[in-house]
Amino acid sequence: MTSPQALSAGAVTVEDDGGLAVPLLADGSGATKTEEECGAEAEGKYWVAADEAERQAVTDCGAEDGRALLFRTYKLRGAILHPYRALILVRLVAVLLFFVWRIRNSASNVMWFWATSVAGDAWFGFSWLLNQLPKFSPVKSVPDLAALRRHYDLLPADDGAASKLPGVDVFVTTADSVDEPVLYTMNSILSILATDYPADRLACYVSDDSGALVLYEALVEAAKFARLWVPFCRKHCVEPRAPERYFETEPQGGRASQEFVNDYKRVQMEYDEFKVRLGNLPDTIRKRSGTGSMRASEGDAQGTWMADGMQWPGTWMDPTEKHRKGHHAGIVKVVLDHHPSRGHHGPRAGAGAGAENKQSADDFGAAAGLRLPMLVYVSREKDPNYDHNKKAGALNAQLRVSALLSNAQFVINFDCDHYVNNSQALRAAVCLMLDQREGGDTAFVQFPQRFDNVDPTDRYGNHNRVFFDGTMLALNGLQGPSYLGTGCMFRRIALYGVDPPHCRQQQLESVAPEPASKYGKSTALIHSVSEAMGERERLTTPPPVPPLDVEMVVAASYDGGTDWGKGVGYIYGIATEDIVTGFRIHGKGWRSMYCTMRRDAFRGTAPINLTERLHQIVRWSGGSLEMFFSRNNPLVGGQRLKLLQRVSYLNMTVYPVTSLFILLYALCPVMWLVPEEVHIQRPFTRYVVYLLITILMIHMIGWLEMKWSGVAWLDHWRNEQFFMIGSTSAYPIALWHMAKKLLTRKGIHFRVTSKQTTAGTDDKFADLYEMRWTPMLVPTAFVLVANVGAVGVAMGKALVYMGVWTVAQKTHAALGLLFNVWIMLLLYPFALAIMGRWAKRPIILLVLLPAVFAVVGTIYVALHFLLANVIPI
Ligand SMILES: O=c1ccn([C@@H]2O[C@H](COP(=O)(O)OP(=O)(O)O[C@H]3O[C@H](CO)[C@@H](O)[C@H](O)[C@H]3O)[C@@H](O)[C@H]2O)c(=O)[nH]1
Ligand SMILES: [Mn+2]
Repeated sequence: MTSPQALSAGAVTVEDDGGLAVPLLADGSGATKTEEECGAEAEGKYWVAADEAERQAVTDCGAEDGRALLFRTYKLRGAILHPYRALILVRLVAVLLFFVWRIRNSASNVMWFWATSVAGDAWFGFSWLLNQLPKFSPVKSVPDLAALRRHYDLLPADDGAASKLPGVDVFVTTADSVDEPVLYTMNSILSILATDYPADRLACYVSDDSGALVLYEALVEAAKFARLWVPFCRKHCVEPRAPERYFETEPQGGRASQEFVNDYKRVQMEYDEFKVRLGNLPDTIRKRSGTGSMRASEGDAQGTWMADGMQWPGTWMDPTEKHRKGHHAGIVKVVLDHHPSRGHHGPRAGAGAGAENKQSADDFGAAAGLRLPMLVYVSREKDPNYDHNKKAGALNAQLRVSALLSNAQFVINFDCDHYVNNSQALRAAVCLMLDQREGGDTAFVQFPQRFDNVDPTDRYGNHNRVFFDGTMLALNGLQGPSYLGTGCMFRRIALYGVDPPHCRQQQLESVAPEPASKYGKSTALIHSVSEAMGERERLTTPPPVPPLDVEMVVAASYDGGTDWGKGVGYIYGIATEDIVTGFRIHGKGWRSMYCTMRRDAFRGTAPINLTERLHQIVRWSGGSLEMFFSRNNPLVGGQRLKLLQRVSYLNMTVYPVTSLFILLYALCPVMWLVPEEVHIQRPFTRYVVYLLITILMIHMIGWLEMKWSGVAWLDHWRNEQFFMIGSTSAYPIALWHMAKKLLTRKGIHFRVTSKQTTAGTDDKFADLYEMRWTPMLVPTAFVLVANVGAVGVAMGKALVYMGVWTVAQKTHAALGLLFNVWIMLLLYPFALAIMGRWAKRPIILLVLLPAVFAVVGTIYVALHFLLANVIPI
């Protein structure tokens, strides 16, 4: 990844009109390129600039009034767009004709089967349309970082105060300090602290739903290490700024300057020590708490103590009433503050003990006067009597605390396992938000999710490229991508439930103060909301925040009787807060933007273990169905949704239904066991040929999509495979949960995705070979066994009847077999999963499968003759 050659080159800065030091982005090849040059790259073979006229207009009227054009727009070239659209229409006609033909030729031996399959075909056609139509006019938006720099950075960016950039509050959520390793979370935080954004405009809020002291103390350690790490990153323009990833690649000699090599070694050493300290934290805390003098009182559970001798208000290592996960006080602690003059006192809103945000003797010369962004630890109060609303509840608590402490115009949230991979990413999002065209109406900017830990062939389709690079890019040409849970920058007021500028009746500032029933009873919060509505820069140091308000807004009871989670903030009552939150905002008439960068903006980890991955899919698809059966149903909700955007939301909420029909089809091979020939539809050969044509057309359209989205064949294929696996396991389970919920009103459980099941092993992909059986895997296994068995039976049958069968019968058998093989290919990743470690040599299957076919075939033949002898026909 990053080599010193790249780094030394990266350390070179260029002068642009403002005489600014512009960090260049280094890539693996050692060549450097500014992100803005990528605009030209975006153009290429399939894309063409779509905003020439707008640009010309701006130049003509010399509009350099601060309302700049901060991104470029690209649309698909006619040469690909027209065939693409034509093919979609042709397929639509073909599907309709096929359907009409099936109805007219309602000849089958099993009529219920025929009727179900016609219903299935109708559903396939309909859901294909829902998926396809919103892709009619994809648009790419490429941020113009140089323009942002020209308009917003007046003086050298290092001295943050001189910049006009808007404030950004960053939220990181974590829920478990074991399942979500503290080291990953700290890496995420370090990458945020080191991002290229003025320190006094940036604040990072870490929400810890486990209320663990380990996490707080880890933050204090991270803040100390940041005093070295941040200036190092800035001085040498390193990427990525998450140290674990950065140090993964050993530096090689070459052109690297001696200075760089020295700095590198020093920082690496300090990082190793930082990691050791992190690792020791649980022990340190346990020892500290174990000393007799610090016992809460005789006979009581052993309390957990902070370094400053105070008792930790969160969960204890030795959990007890009011000090356990799910039941503890709310905690807000400022670890780093960029307003040192402001006091944070009070019982739980105290300044962090360990780190101070001031210039340290450790600074690199180049970064004298270093300022770090604000860093705040938040653990909302947990009380078993209140629903804490999972991740959405945590995000809303962060939204409120940040409103009181920094109240930035924009907020961006990350899962604790995602880090900033491109230090320019926040600026890129800001470009899209501040642009004079639709900037003001843009509620959020979503980045694609990218993952580090996925196995090279992406066995379980974790990269989801078809979705991230195709579907989302296409939505960018409508009202915008949906909110995907992480790596998404919001305009704060859009989360507060207000209308976008073009739909507002009156100026926001002239609106009467909101009643407490909307934002809750904290007056400081309500005040901050009206301040935010102005979207003007706050130039003075904010006044000290009343500690009582801070405590109030993280209370478990705060949401009760307010609009939080309903029309304000992230939406509650659903397993997937993301889609529905985005839906509500789009429904108000806001738009969103999709931002892909040449160097991935953010990266994270994905579950590469099949069981874990399927649990995730159950949550997503279950959440989708929940949305369908709620008042946020895309057919009725969201007044200002554009038509195709609505279609796309409808698709996102009903797609799991498809699995019922897929499951039915996938079980068809059992028909080989039936003595007579069963035909879903007659004439069978014609039916299969028509079917093949419609399937082939899907892939032709897919091929054109791959062209414009840059998705590879393997990604496309993995997408197909995983849809099949999901359709025989996770999706039917989600449907089942939904049916249960409709009857019992109990929602789908948010099971935090485990990020380390096989930590500590040398094999980076060890998790891939771990597999825990769950009931949901049974149908998939059954389908696989049925298909393998069916091929064996088919072979046996062929042997027995070869001489008797007519040509038509032989054709039918061959076509049936083709279908079996297709299903087996689609289930191949599942077969590897159940092989466990044996899957390291998939070649085994080449021996195993034919052997099974032969055995089953032989058994069939043997049985046939045996039975024929016993019951002579
Ligand atoms: O009560 C909870 C539960 C979860 N989380 C956090 O939510 C995030 C996502 O949870 P995870 O288990 O990692 O879910 P994934 O399946 O990996 O997440 C995907 O799916 C989620 C929706 O289901 C989205 O919110 C995520 O952004 C998206 O990455 C993590 O940071 C958790 O710490 C909390 O803070 N509190
Ligand atoms: Mn995750």
